[in-house]
Amino acid sequence: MNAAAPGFEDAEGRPSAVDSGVHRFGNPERHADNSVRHAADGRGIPNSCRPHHLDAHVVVQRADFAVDVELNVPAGSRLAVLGHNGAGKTTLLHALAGLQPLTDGHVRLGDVELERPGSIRIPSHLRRIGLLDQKPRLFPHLSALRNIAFGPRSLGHGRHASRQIALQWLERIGLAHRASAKPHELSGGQQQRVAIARALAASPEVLLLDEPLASLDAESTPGVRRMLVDELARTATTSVLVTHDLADAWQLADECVVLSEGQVVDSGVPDELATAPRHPFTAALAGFAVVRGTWSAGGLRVGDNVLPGTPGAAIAEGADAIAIVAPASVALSATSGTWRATITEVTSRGGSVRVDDAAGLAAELPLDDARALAGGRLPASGDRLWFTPDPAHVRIVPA
Ligand SMILES: Nc1ncnc2c1ncn2[C@@H]1O[C@H](COP(=O)(O)OP(=O)(O)OP(=O)(O)O)[C@@H](O)[C@H]1O
Repeated sequence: MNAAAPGFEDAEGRPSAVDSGVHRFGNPERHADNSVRHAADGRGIPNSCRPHHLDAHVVVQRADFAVDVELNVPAGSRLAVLGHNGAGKTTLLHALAGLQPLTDGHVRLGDVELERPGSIRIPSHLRRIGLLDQKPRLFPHLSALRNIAFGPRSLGHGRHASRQIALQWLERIGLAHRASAKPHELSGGQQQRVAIARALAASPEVLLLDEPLASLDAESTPGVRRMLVDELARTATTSVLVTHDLADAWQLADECVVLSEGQVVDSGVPDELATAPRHPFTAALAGFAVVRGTWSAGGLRVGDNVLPGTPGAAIAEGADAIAIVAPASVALSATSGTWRATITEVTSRGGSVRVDDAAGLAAELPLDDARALAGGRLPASGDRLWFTPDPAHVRIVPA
């Protein structure tokens, strides 16, 4: 029998191997290498759909970039991976999924070793790991229902049972009335809901999510995020979420790691990272002001300005240091203060305004107070104002 095209069913009504945002669980006997035979005879791939503990040490060495990250995600728990552009987040997910070979280390799911360079490498389509990214990547020629039913069919459920499972998912995600719609007939938010349902209906032992909300508009994002929160909790799926947004991590993760240059530089529960970040990148993500300067006579010096504060660790006089400051703890005045600021950016959200100065210090204050400062108009880029930080809310760390 010839293999059917991706997303199509074969002559006996079984789904073919696919190339989609979700991992496919093809017929292992088609593959000839040793690791796959090991999987095919039932010893290599866990067959249950229970969530599994993910234990990995991912080392990927490229000519000009290296990732070296250890992860431990207990069964059913949710880890967020944060980091700047190019920090290595996608490389990490692809290594876990088997799309990027490890240079060293291991990936283990439950008690099954999926990869250890030199001895074992289970290919991506035989890992019970789902991968969902920014784009829904639904099969364009299949209805929403058949997209979702694809995973259960691949797992061996009959046509009727798979359809029933898919219908239940459509109910849950509020799209039962669009069961027969093709992807191009759905909005971006609806497509992403179907993609999430399709990924979870395939009962992955781990679900990897690479910025799954990034391509959605502001209106669709909260609904899809809510659905993801609910469904990850309901299915107790072990998950690893890559995001730039601490708000996503807050709702979608139990623990976070922050990557920079391929290494973990900060970690903790989302609440801890949002309120007491240790690394400047985490601080910036959480909305703190990050000021770089030199430690001098009990403060952080930047030009003529000095930011008083207490370092968390000993810093030598004259050494480079960084201050992490909560903008809401910084007073703003047109006439006097301790820090002469040149305004570079003014952002208004809700009822408050954040005013950033050229050195990175920022103040946040109610909209009306900000207007009162500048004779009825909001402060603007180029204004010269005074900041007065509260030293109790200035955290100074070595650079
Ligand atoms: N296939 C590849 N071959 C060579 N270099 C790559 C490849 N993929 C990514 N890189 C490089 O590896 C580094 C890490 O990239 P990666 O995509 O993992 O970062 P990221 O944290 O996901 O970034 P972003 O937030 O921008 O998506 C970057 O310098 C990137 O240019």
